Amino acid sequence: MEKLIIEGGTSLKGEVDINGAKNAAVAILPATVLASKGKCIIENIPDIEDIQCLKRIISDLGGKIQTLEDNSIEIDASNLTTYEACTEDVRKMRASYYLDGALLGRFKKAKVDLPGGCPIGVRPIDQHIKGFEALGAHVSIEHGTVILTAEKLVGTSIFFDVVSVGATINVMLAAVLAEGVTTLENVAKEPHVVDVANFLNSMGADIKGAGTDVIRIKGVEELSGCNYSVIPDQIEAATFMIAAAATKGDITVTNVIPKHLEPISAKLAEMGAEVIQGDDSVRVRYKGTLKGVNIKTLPYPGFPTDAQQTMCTLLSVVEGRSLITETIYEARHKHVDELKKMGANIKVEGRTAIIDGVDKLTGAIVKATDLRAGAAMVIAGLIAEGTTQVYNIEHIDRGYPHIEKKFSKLGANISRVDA
Ligand SMILES: CC(=O)N[C@H]1[C@@H](OP(=O)(O)OP(=O)(O)OC[C@H]2O[C@@H](n3ccc(=O)[nH]c3=O)[C@H](O)[C@@H]2O)O[C@H](CO)[C@@H](O)[C@@H]1O
Ligand SMILES: C=C(OP(=O)(O)O)C(=O)O
Repeated sequence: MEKLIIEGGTSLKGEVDINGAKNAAVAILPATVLASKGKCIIENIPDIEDIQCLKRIISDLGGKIQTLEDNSIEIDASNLTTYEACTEDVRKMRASYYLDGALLGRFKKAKVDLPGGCPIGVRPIDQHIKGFEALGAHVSIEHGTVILTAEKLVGTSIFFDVVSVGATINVMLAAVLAEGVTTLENVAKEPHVVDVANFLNSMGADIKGAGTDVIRIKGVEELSGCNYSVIPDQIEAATFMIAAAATKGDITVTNVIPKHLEPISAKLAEMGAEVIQGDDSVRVRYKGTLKGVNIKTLPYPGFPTDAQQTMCTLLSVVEGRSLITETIYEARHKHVDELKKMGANIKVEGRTAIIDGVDKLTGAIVKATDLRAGAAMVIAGLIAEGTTQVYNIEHIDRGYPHIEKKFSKLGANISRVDA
């Protein structure tokens, strides 16, 4: 077990290169199992624990994986030996559920253990199952394993009851090799949904409409390997943009798509930070007292739930009162208790955190209760007076590549040690 030790009080300055998007890459890797011929060469893969997990899972299925230079990998899934994924790795991470759709699409059968992921709410998969069943699969859950079988998959119309990133992508994965046309309505429009659709189209799929409310998928006979580069990580970029404002610093995030960052940029500007958009960069500069704002998390293009917790740390030290209403997950305010150990003045009522800005936070021993809560504690440590120790950083490693190295480069006093 490791922990992070942070000496707070430095204004962070400089440029930070943003990695490939976790939530796109963790869907694209499972999608490679749909390729019955050829190799997929995928660039801009983030060096995070969830990716290591997926590499092991795909190897266990019989896929051949080679790690290439410059964050690229090659996956040859043409000779998979099993459609069963029932290991600790599968149970540990969220995105392993994409193997349900991908293996069902490829083999018309799959056995995949239920996923893990951040403990931020109930996180059911009923909409995934509804989609698979509509395509003609029989689905049961036995002893913690999702069992899927189908004579054949046939395209149909599916209207999702809730807007779900996971269900949209998973049903898309199952439908690309189905007979006929599948129409998905009330779908998620996140940049990673579009990225996965683009990847599948590069493999030979026929998907139109990703990024809008309706996705239309014309089934094809087979998919093959391709070359692809994953989009930049919207949430990693948001974390550094928020850290710039929180540490009264000046950070430019590079290798980003500024359009994807607009919900974050708009809130930071509303608070009083300077936000300058470049072609593939965004600079955030502290230029004087920041004031409280209200945030409601919503599906894209609304404010992302994955950036809410880091924003909470920032709002804990700005002038006045802020409200953060979490509409996606019922239990995504666990970081608040940790922030309170550092002197924050926050009350949670139902799904809303009521934050009254304080003059300063003070260093304490805290834990990462989940991935983004961990990032929120790191930012808290960076602005606090004295030393902060962040425990349970395995959550952070699931989604941030070398978080301490990137912050160190910007001037932070942060190190990783054995706990
Ligand atoms: C690996 C990955 O990409 N994780 C992201 C993905 O999670 P994930 O795909 O799990 O999140 P969803 O978009 O599916 O969840 C959105 C909401 O729909 C509900 N729901 C979802 C599926 C379902 O079958 N039934 C149902 O009721 C969930 O409980 C939640 O309230 O999108 C979330 C919302 O942007 C992000 O916070 C996660 O970082
Ligand atoms: C909630 C997240 O991850 P996961 O869905 O993988 O648990 C996240 O990336 O913020």
